[in-house]
Amino acid sequence: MSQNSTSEHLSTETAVPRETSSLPGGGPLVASLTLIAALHGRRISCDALLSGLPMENGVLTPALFSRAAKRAGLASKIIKSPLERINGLLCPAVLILGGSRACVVTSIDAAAEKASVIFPGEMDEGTAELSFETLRDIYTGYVIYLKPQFKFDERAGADGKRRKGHWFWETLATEKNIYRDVIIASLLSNIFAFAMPLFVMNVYNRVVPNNAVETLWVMAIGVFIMITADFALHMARGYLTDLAASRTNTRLSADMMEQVLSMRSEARPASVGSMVNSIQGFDSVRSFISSATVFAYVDLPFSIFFIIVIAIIAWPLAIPILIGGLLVLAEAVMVQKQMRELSETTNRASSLKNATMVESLVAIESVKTQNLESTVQNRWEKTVAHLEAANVKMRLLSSAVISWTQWINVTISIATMVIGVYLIRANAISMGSLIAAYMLSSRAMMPISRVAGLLMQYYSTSRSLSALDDIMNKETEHEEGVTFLSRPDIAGGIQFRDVGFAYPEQERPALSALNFTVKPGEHVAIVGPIGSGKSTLFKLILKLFRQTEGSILIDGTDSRQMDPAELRRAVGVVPQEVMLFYGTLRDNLVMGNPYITDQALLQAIQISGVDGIVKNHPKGFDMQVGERGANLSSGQRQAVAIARAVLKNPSLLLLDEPTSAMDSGSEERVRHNLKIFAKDKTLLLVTHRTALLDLTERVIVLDGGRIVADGPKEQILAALKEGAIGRAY
Ligand SMILES: Nc1ncnc2c1ncn2[C@@H]1O[C@H](COP(=O)(O)OP(=O)(O)OP(=O)(O)O)[C@@H](O)[C@H]1O
Repeated sequence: MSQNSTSEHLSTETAVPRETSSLPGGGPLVASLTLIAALHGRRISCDALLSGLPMENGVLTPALFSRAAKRAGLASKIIKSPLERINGLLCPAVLILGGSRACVVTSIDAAAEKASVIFPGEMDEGTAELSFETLRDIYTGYVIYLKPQFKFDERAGADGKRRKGHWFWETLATEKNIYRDVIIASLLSNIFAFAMPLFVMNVYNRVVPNNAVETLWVMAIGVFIMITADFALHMARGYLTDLAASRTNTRLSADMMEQVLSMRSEARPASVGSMVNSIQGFDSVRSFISSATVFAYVDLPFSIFFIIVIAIIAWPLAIPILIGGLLVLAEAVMVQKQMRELSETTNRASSLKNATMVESLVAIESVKTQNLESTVQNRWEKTVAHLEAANVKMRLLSSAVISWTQWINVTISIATMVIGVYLIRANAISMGSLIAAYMLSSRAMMPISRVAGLLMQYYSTSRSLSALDDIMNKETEHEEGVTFLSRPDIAGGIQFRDVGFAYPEQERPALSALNFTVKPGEHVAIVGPIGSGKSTLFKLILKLFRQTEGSILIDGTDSRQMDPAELRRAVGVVPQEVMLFYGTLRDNLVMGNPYITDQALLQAIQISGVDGIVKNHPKGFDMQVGERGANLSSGQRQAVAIARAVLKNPSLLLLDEPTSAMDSGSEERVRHNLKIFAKDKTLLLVTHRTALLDLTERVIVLDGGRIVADGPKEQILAALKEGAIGRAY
């Protein structure tokens, strides 16, 4: 990276104005929601309500309102209602107003045609009495009612917690009305299924012997109406189940992504590839709720009913289908143990396959430069071969059950016919009854065969569901029942009290007994050898991991009481490894903060040196940075990260080797600009570069996760030079 000249150094006056940090966040709907949550005694920050929601231009839309409300422990419903019909007992409620505004109605007097309203964030938030006439001009006709959800406390024990319901079944249950309609449709459809056999039986038994043409026509018209109704029912239930499945799928996919994004770092599975595999397993769970599956279960009880009807016609005719049905189910049950083992194997192998693919693609350059192609290829081929061997066995087993079922079906037909002919010879049944029984037996076998087929998928589906269960039950950063203190603005004071931390499943602590205080406005360098815990210290401040011992105070508040999203919004971070996202340079700079002004953007790129990239590229801000910022050099990526941190104009800056990949000219320029920018801010800087130490007045030396020195810069540097401090440096 080569950005030239110190002539572009910033003067103190050009630092980003402070106002950029108080940009509007979330819009009026979230302001109304925070207010109502507070009125219900549930204080929650905007960040906690919004973090991770797919907002449009950073604004909470009515469609997302219920998801945000749920985080505040409130159930909500949007209803179209004229002002006169708003239920005063359900206030406070939110009125959606024109021009993307909203207000909270605290009480309403329909008789006097008046309402008490608050416009959060717009005025001084006092209550205003407005007449319906005034409100009508701005009211869109939609009101959002909110109701606090019941909260179990610790005294309810684990049982109380469990009552929250299973993420999958509970979401499915929200479509219970559709499934009720599907069951009713199936019920009718199965009743209509009698029409055809009855018709055929009567034609053979009554119409043909008596030449009753009129009866034939009456029955034919009746049956025609019934099969037409059956056709309509089939279409309706197919459409309804698909609708329910697709709605559930959309909701569950959103929940899953939310869970993945808010999962605590400690709980994250070690392999991204295997986690992706578990998430992909949702497809097989999805098919569980699709039409075919639902119909099989709904229709199964009717098989028994059909068999009873066959037995009523002539009990010997029910024997083949009884035996056949049991044999089909028995075979499906018998192979279950094998299916379970095979689905375990395929699951593990496909996790490994995914993990290998993801890891190799992410590190493709290292794979090539270190000549690891054959090692990776070998691992890949072995995994694929193992997976395919298990897949072949699974497919063989499935097709064996399917062929067995078909064979049984044909055998049942033959047996029914043979027994039927003997019964006709013995004058026990008529020809019509035999045909009716034959038709009913094929209909009865249909759901049994389908259930047998589904049993073959049972273990892979339940395996996928339990893998997803693992993900959905992982601890998240916003745990239910935990209310954070809202501290949207922080001054940057940091205190570590006896802090210790070990990464999950690591015996050696990465940090031990850390005690230090950084005053607001102080500039401190954290130095130490590789692996001494410098980056880990930042991760703890940012709540990416939770310390295992001691406490961390930010501006005197225990960070455990602070909302992670709110805290991170207030901190400007440049990580050691900068990750950018596919999109333009501008997208990457303003991502997460759509209200950035052009002036702030220009100042940030000047401070960080991104202006050099913009000037030197024909597309300027619109250049594509590629996935993970692959189109930029490491130094350029660092410059973008510095610009992002500067754009936040935070009171606390955490810079982890921010210029390690830059040339000395670019580093010098960034150092100079940061010195001005960070003047009144708290700065914690991890660096191995002596030049950057100029930004700080104090140095903390870490070694083996412990503080081995802490004091004024000159003093510590002199001691380090003399080798008077531990093993560090
Ligand atoms: N995600 C992780 N899981 C397990 N151990 C980790 C993880 N990240 C770091 N460690 C371990 O924690 C210790 C401290 O690591 P850290 O990254 O904080 O060191 P550092 O001082 O920033 O090193 P460097 O100067 O190389 O950046 C190291 O021993 C490292 O092996």
